[in-house]
Amino acid sequence: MQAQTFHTFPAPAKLNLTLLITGKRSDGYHLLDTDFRFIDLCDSIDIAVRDDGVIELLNPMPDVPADSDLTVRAARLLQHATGSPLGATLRVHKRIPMGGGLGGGSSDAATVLLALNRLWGCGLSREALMQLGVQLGADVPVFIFGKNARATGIGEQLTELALADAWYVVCKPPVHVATGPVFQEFSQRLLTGRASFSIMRSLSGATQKQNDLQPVVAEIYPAVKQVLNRLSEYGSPLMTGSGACVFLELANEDQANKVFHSLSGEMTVYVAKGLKAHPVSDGE
Ligand SMILES: C[C@@](CO)(OP(=O)(O)O)[C@H](O)COP(=O)(O)OP(=O)(O)OC[C@H]1O[C@@H](n2ccc(N)nc2=O)[C@H](O)[C@@H]1O
Ligand SMILES: Nc1ncnc2c1ncn2[C@@H]1O[C@H](COP(=O)(O)OP(=O)(O)O)[C@@H](O)[C@H]1O
Repeated sequence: MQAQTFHTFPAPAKLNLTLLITGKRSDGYHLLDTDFRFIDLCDSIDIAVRDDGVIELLNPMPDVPADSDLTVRAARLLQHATGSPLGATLRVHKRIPMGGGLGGGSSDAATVLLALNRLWGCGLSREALMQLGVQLGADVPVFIFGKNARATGIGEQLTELALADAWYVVCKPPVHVATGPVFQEFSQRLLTGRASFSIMRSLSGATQKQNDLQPVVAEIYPAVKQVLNRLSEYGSPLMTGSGACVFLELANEDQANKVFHSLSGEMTVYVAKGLKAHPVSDGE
């Protein structure tokens, strides 16, 4: 086989700067009102086009079979939707911790959709790619949208959000949180009055940040509560998405580095800059 030419594309993590749950759809998905911010903690994906139509992942992760990997699923979905006869060889360099509420898998999928749309010459619009992406996960559309955004619906109704420069310390408690069961537990709590929809807060446009999934996760996973407590020594931390990661926003890089250094001996911690936009543009 001919030597393959690889192109490398970044896939940034996201933070949910605030996350309100405002209702539930008939299919069980919860309606959200959430602010997404991209950060410069990134996976990267090497992609080479091949002409035999095969989608191959060179380095599957130990606990995710290649066929289940969101990069492979994204490539196959685009192939199916466009009828492209081309294939791709993929290599994923993971840096974003998995199951952390940082959207790494969704971001990898979005980057593959954006990159292959270009490399295969499919010519799908950003909107069409977003509609494909949501089939892979509720978080995929925002990464294709490409701008920091306020999201409603299940994350697919997006409005651009202008955000000031900021730095983040992101801590990863030593637990893996599965998104589905956390939403299920939130729903259970609605029945017993231990949780409620944040409709009024959403409608009023209140600026105070909160994550409606945080009380659920902090109770089920004491390690998350411990990290929240530790970070609150430096400011007002919040969990991102369905957890487990917890972050603190700092006004400048020096402050972020100071907090990072004081925590780095105790736990897995990252320092990241907030991005103005997604680092992959689709050429539009
Ligand atoms: C909570 C959020 C916030 O950004 O982020 P993460 O913590 O996963 O990163 C997202 O809405 C997650 O999106 P994503 O991780 O793509 O979730 P999906 O794979 O679509 O959904 C996994 C499961 O979570 C539940 N789910 C997910 C999203 C949603 N709005 N309502 C839900 O009830 C459903 O049971 C679904 O089967
Ligand atoms: N390329 C990928 N990167 C990360 N996770 C993946 C990938 N493909 C499939 N997954 C699966 O998706 C799950 C959620 O991953 P991820 O998006 O990183 O976390 P979260 O939804 O908490 O933000 C993982 O636990 C893993 O089983």
